[in-house]
Amino acid sequence: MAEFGQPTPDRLRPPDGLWRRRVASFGHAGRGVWSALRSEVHMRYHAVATAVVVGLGFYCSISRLEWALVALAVAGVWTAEMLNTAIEALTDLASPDFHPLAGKAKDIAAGAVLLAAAGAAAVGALVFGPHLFSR
Ligand SMILES: Nc1ncnc2c1ncn2[C@@H]1O[C@H](COP(=O)(O)OP(=O)(O)OP(=O)(O)O)[C@@H](O)[C@H]1O
Repeated sequence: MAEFGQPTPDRLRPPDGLWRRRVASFGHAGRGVWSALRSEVHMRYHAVATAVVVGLGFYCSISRLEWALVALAVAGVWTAEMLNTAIEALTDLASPDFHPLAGKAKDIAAGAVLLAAAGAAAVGALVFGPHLFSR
């Protein structure tokens, strides 16, 4: 990471050309997903849960609309977890010492993950329940 007051490292300088910049942006986003996967144990739980859900989807031969609901639910949880991770990192950077606002920011970000996970659990129960229990 670039230090405060240090010149921008070459690898962080935007490349010339629109397409190269777009490709570089995808690279940064991919690095973000990889970095979160490596540092956050919760992200690895989500990866395992996603693999189980996809396997269950094929096992139950769910419909296209059901796949769409499951994909939205899974993406919602991953998105909430990654935003939570980003907010935690920024909070630790901005407020390494105890501060009520830092605690509030982290609690609210964690609450977003909880709500996304609760929604995903509801989608999972509604989509897979009938397939699994009406056999
Ligand atoms: N700088 C701070 N000031 C005040 N309260 C904080 C601060 N840092 C953390 N907390 C409190 O401690 C809780 C846990 O924070 P922590 O950074 O350990 O996240 P976590 O819930 O353990 O997430 P993870 O497991 O992803 O690291 C926060 O939700 C917040 O209530």
